[in-house]
Amino acid sequence: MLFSIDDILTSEELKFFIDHLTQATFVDGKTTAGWHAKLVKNNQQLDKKTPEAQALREQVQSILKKNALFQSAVLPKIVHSILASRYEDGMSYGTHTDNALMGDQEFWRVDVSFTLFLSDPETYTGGELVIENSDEERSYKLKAGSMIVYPSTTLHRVEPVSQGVRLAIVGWVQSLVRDPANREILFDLDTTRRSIFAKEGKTIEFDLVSKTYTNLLRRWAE
Ligand SMILES: O=C(O)CCC(=O)C(=O)O
Ligand SMILES: [Fe+2]
Repeated sequence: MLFSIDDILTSEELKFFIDHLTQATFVDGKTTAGWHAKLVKNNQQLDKKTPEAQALREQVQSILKKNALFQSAVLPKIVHSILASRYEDGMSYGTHTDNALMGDQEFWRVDVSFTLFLSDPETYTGGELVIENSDEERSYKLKAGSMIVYPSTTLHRVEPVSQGVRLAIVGWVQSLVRDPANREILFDLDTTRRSIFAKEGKTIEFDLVSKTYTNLLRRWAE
């Protein structure tokens, strides 16, 4: 499932990230790419070993934990490998697929990818995230503070930035439910039971949908 979350950051959080990253030291992005993605990755990243990068990872994790849509649709087991990235004039990330597993000591499966756009889209040219499907490709350039969440199974790229700076935070998720089709069934059931609850309270219909949701999650969670 591909979806966006508008304004996942408050304006204070957005300002904090931008202020923080404007002063930070970035390194060559190739250091965290797989052997084939390295060939097409031309960007910069916050050095992931610094205390600033650790603080940023924790902050993003806590923002995602509080977001009901993200929790319901992605069912995260762990949000991992969070990185801040920077593209200046001429930088891009060519077509690639994200690694299936990521991590340094421990490996996490890569089911879902996300980009949290930090720069105002009016301030840079290019820099669209383009996601390919079998019959079409779609391009995304969201407003600052909004996030796109997409399956890690796709081929995708970041178009060259030709003016200005594109700051973003990217990350990956190992979901409790590996199969995207099962995840979508759970998301629909969760949405349905919440809607019943909002309209009618804890009715028998709510209880039955909840029972099915819970039993399927029990069956599929790993
Ligand atoms: O910056 C983005 O929108 C996506 C970057 C990306 O594809 C990656 O880091 O693997
Ligand atoms: Fe990617």
